[in-house]
Amino acid sequence: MTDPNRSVPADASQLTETASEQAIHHRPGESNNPFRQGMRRNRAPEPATLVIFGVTGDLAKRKLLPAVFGLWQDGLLGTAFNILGVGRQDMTDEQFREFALDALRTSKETDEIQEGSLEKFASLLFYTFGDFADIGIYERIKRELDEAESAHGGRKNAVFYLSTPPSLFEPISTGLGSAGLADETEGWRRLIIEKPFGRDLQSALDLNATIHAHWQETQVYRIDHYLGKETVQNIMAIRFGNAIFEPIWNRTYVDHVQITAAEDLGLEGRAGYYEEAGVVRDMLQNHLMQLFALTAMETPVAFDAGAIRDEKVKVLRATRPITEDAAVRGQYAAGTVSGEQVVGYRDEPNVKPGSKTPTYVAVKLEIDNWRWSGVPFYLRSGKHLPKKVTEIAVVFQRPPLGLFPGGAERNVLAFRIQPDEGVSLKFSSKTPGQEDLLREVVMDFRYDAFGAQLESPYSRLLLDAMLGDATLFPREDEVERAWELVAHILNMDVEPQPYTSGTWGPDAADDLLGHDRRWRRL
Ligand SMILES: NC(=O)C1=CN([C@@H]2O[C@H](COP(=O)(O)OP(=O)(O)OC[C@H]3O[C@@H](n4cnc5c(N)ncnc54)[C@H](OP(=O)(O)O)[C@@H]3O)[C@@H](O)[C@H]2O)C=CC1
Ligand SMILES: O=C1O[C@H](COP(=O)(O)O)[C@@H](O)[C@H](O)[C@H]1O
Repeated sequence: MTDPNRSVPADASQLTETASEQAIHHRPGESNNPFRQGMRRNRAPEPATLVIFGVTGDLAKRKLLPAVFGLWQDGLLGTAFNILGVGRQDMTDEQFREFALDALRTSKETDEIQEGSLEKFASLLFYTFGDFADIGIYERIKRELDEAESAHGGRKNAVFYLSTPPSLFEPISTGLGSAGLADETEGWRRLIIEKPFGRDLQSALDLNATIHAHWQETQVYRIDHYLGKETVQNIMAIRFGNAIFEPIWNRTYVDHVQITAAEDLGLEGRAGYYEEAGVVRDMLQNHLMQLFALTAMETPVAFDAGAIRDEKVKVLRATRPITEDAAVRGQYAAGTVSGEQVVGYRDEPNVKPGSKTPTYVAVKLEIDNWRWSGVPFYLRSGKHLPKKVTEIAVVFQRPPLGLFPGGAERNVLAFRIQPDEGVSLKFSSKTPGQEDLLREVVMDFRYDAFGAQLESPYSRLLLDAMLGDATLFPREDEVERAWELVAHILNMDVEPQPYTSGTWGPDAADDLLGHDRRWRRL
């Protein structure tokens, strides 16, 4: 609750002073991390308050607080900034600060902590709590923004991050709107919404309609953390920043495309959520569809949010909804992953006996446009597969004639999204010696060549939202179209095919590719 005695920095100069005392010697808005500095040289957000709903939750503790801390420690959050945590647990500001510092000390995502910076960061943290369905909590948030106003140069800019169960997205966005907190007269107001955005097309349409009762689409930032991954952004950079790829990025040269998001992990204690979601809602409708759209879209007329999102939605519209015979759904059985015995999905705690929730999906997408007609895109994702790897592979056609012994293999351009981020090109080369034998070789670019640690996706996306850049956030029509594409396979009342944990999924997924194509061995 608001504590009238607590110390909110009085004005922007006081905050700047606080920042200058930091052990890190740079001005706010300038990074001491050369890689990030290069990316952000001219970008610093205006003074603002970041309001995190659900701040005591898993996502906030493991990812969001470390992401904000990293941005702040790098001096990327401008001259005046504070965080208001919102939850249902009764805590004072002091207790919340302890909670947040503990989260930062324990999360694997926290950047190296510089001396004294945790204590300085703590002074920017405040907390309020209550029932999210009660108008009282929004009135308290308003008062918090009023209190921060003088420190924020007379502005009441705010980003509201909904890191709560999806059932609370509607009440919170409506509560904020009804309290006048979507009104931008006294400062900009933005709403970041976590995934999943709806559970099918109708619920996404309903959620969009509820949100738009108070919020303009330009104020809404639907987060898909895959779009914040450095290597995902590199798909556009490579496609549109080089002359050599675009001419061959079409049905004349490409045989097919494979997009894989494999995880070795299982449920990680999220059975309650996963039982309702399954892999189609958890990964396919959002992360994989976004990777697909970025790979298949046409060249945007500009590098901005409107133009890029227009192209993404165009290609999603040109894509045929997935039919049941173009999809394979699986569920992991007991097995061994990374040397450890694991139980089958149905034996996981809190999973319903006989559950039909799929933990693996593979689909074939077909696009009815001039660029891609006849070129299948195969997408797959699953839990308890042999390893964690996300990759987009553009597989080119075989050479028309096999002149050399050793075969006529397909060239592959592969974007390694994670881990070992990079891009590789596979092609055939003559082996040394008298015989003109061909062998496949790989030209490999690795991101670590830049000599910098990659930024967390949440850092990137949070900063973009604070800067008002929606390029990396899916627009309402994209999300709705993605739900349309998966509609047939969302609620199939059929048994998913069992696969042994630690293998690459059900055998039927191989059949999806036909006799002349194979899933890549990763
Ligand atoms: N965790 C993850 O790795 C990922 C999460 N997400 C999404 O992020 C969002 C948050 O997920 P996560 O942090 O895991 O969820 P948690 O369940 O761990 O936390 C949710 C937060 O919401 C609060 N909360 C829950 N129910 C209520 C209620 N009825 N009234 C008020 N507050 C409530 C919780 O409070 P309390 O602490 O008191 O229970 C907690 O602060 C979800 O939409 C999820 O789908 C997306 C990608 C990954
Ligand atoms: O959104 C989600 O993503 C994670 C995988 O994300 P990554 O960045 O680790 O690849 C997945 O484990 C989780 O089930 C899903 O909700």
